[in-house]
Amino acid sequence: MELLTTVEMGEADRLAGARGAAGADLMESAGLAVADRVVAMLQGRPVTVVAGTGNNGGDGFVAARLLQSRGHAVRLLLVGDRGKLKGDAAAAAGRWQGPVEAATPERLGNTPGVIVDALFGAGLDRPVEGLPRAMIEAMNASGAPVVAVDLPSGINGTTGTVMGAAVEAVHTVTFFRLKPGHVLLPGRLHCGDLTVADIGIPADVLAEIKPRAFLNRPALWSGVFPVPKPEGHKYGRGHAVVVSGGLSFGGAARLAARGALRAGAGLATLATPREALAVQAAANLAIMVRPVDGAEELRGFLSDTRHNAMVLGPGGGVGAPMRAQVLAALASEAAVVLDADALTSFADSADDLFSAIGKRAGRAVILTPHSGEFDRLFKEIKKNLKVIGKLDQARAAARLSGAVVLFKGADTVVAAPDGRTSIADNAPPYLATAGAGDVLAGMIAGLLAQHMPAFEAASAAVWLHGEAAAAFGPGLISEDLPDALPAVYRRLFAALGAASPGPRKTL
Ligand SMILES: NC(=O)C1=CN([C@@H]2O[C@H](COP(=O)(O)OP(=O)(O)OC[C@H]3O[C@@H](n4cnc5c(N)ncnc54)[C@H](OP(=O)(O)O)[C@@H]3O)[C@@H](O)[C@H]2O)[C@@H](O)CC1
Ligand SMILES: [K+]
Repeated sequence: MELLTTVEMGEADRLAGARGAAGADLMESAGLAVADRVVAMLQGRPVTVVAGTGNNGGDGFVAARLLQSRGHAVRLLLVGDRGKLKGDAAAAAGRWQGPVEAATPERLGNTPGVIVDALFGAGLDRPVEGLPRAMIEAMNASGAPVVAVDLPSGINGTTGTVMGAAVEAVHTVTFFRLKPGHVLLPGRLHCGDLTVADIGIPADVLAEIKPRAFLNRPALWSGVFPVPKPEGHKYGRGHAVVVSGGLSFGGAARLAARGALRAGAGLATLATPREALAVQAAANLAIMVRPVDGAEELRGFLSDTRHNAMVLGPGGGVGAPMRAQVLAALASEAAVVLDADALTSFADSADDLFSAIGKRAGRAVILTPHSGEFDRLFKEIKKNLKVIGKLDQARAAARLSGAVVLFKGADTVVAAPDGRTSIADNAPPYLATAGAGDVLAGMIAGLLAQHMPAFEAASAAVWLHGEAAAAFGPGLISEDLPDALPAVYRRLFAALGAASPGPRKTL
């Protein structure tokens, strides 16, 4: 599903107008969707609408009128001067029959019933202060359930950031499509449940807008997902290589290799320093183990182009030897996933990494930083205050590095250098556990080994990782993730209409 920035949503509005949809009708539909949602939770309670002077407030006036016309008790508190209302919002206010009270925290009171937050939506463009901020805080302090119109007021629809203070809604009704701010943190946490209402904007406006951000769902990448074929064989499913750390650092690589194999790579090999060879050989069954010490041996190992995807970084150590291994990997034909220490090793020489990536001409590279690693590797982006929010940061990082950047978190963003981005919202909290990132890196390599394109492979792995964690449930440790994957695959393949090709039943 496309995610529209507030600018793109404005464009959708304009294009809908050009196709004959009147702004007043869109506002009426928006207010109706809000009223319907509020009615479903009223249980005889009154409604207090807190409206601003923009079109978000206009939606609030429509909802107030429709709720009153259905016999519910409705108060309307306006934040700002009524004379500031214009256009469709002024017309909507004109059709509201009840009194318009000047909003104060005291007037909101302690028993406002259900609150409709129609203060700010897509037009919020600066931090809230003064009366609007006091009203946001009063709504939150009231203890009443809040239904937010379009966005919880104070949340930036494009970045998901809190601009000073923000409403904590139990439900948010948005229009046409979700916005990134509904999915990114902390915005998502302020939204409560989400309804996306059809208000009459024709879907074909999207062909002109060409959105670049998407909710990370199978529809985004299922068209290129490697569903195993009955006639396939393990060599056709690729060979993932994970470079192991030394004797007491090999666990991370084992997790990654198991992730690669469970994700569907035909073969997985741990390229391990000799000092850890015996340990790794003893600790693995399906995963092969080969001795590889240092950058030169890695270069030689990867000259066998059947080794077509690899992971470097987990447990690998920070410093010059790791940098040399990364450069050897990037000089190979294999698709490369750089994680953890492979990223931190370039904290002071990021340009060397980016120029090596630039020389790969079309061969996949995926960088998988968490926020600390991101800050170390992309210092320039963090310093540039114009780049606000995780979505734009990931995009800028992808453009700068030439790699697909997977910026981890509970709202993992995957960005391609061409600007496409996915945002995930399916990671359960217990996924924050040691080694989970190693498994993810391996899963990406497992999909790359099966020739999935980089942006889609990274996005798919993030979604699968979240689903596997959710399927396992509380108490999850990273070892559980690869083994929770088959159940997720069964569901995914069934949904894709590619039921697992088991033996044919003959009666
Ligand atoms: N697009 C569509 O298709 C449809 C859109 N619809 C609805 O329109 C909404 C967008 O409406 P919008 O553009 O009028 O902006 P909105 O969010 O009401 O706020 C802007 C007002 O707030 C002010 N202001 C801003 N920041 C401030 C601050 N920090 N502190 C104080 N004031 C601040 C700013 O005034 P300023 O002071 O800058 O003059 C301006 O007056 C959208 O969210 C949806 O609900 C629907 O009707 C259906 C169709
Ligand atoms: K709002």
